Amino acid sequence: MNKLIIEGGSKLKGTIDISGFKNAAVAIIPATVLAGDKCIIENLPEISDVTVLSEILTGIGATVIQRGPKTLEIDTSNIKECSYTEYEIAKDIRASYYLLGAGLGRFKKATGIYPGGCSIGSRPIDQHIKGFEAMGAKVSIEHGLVSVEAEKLMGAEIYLDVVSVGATINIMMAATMAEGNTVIENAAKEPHVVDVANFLNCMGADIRGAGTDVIKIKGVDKMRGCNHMVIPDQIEAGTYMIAAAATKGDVLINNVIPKHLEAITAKLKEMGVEVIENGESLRIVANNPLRSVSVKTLVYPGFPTDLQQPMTSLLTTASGNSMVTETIYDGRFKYVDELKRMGANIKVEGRAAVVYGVEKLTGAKVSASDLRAGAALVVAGLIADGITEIENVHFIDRGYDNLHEKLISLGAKIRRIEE
Ligand SMILES: CC(=O)N[C@H]1[C@@H](OP(=O)(O)OP(=O)(O)OC[C@H]2O[C@@H](n3ccc(=O)[nH]c3=O)[C@H](O)[C@@H]2O)O[C@H](CO)[C@@H](O)[C@@H]1O
Ligand SMILES: C=C(OP(=O)(O)O)C(=O)O
Repeated sequence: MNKLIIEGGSKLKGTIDISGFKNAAVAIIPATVLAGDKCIIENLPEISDVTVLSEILTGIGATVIQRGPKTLEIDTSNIKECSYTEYEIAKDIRASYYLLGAGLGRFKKATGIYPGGCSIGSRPIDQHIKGFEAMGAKVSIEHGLVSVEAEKLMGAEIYLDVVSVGATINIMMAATMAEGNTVIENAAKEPHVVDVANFLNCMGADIRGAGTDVIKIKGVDKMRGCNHMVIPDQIEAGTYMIAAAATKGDVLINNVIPKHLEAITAKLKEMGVEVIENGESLRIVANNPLRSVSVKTLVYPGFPTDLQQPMTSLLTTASGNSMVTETIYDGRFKYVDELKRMGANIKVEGRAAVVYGVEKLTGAKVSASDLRAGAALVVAGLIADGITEIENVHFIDRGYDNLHEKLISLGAKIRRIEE
């Protein structure tokens, strides 16, 4: 099992570049199936989710060639059917479900394993199914596989009962090549929904309204290959902003879209941290004592649930009591017990956690239960007295591009042990 060993106490200082957005990349790679042609995807993060999706695409007949550390050429012209049934390959990621929407769009059928992903509460796919069925598809779930098939895929008006990023993108993908018009109401507005829509449009789709809560898609007969550059990772950037603030550091974070980070910027400022915007960079300067704040996760443009866990680590040593409310997932506080091992004082009641600020955290052996839990433990380890040993680093590898190397470049004392 791989581990991260952190000796806490160093202030992060220096400059880092943010990688491409995991949650956009993991939708764009499956979306290439719709092209039936060659696509070049640039600025992909070097993370295991991207590797797994490349393997799945290769497994169904695509040619995937690494054209650089962050660039893939994906040719999907030879795929005959979109069917991936290897549990061991796909079980740990969530975004494999996008092959259902993409496969349905191009072949009018697809089969895949029931999606996995971070264990952060119940994660049904009923809204994806509702959308596919509204377009005329039959959906079945048997033996751990989800199958979708439509004799004729028709545009439809679909109102999402919950704002779901995955359902919005999946329906958008299927609808690109459905007959007629599709309208998704109460659609997710997250930045990666917009990036995926831009990519689909670049492949020949006709999508309007991405980034608002009503998305309109006119079905087209054919799509084609194109080049696309993935947008910067909002959550990776937010994690480094939090880590910089937690260590009382001074870090220039390059290659960000500041607009996507407004919720986190606002909270850090409320805590007494300086956030200086300059074009596509944010400088985080934390000289003042940190103040407690209330944080409530919400759909975009609210505070992202994927930063709730690292943010809670930051609050552990802020003065006073903070309240963290998780409105998106019903089980995203598992990591709190690990923070308690390090001396944090947190009380969880249902969907809310009260964080009573303590003077310091102390290093301990801890284990990541999911991707952002891992990030939370890294932030805690960076500020703790002594050594923190984090197990289950494979979760962190799902979504952070070379995390320990980026942190080392900022002066953190962190090493990775491969066992
Ligand atoms: C690969 C990817 O992009 N993952 C992100 C995506 O996950 P994902 O797309 O799975 O998350 P959703 O936006 O779909 O989920 C939001 C909420 O809707 C509920 N829901 C969702 C679908 C459905 O059919 N029925 C239903 O009830 C979920 O249980 C959850 O409570 O958005 C989440 C919310 O921003 C992020 O935490 C994940 O990092
Ligand atoms: C929950 C996350 O990812 P996934 O949906 O891929 O499990 C995440 O990125 O925080």
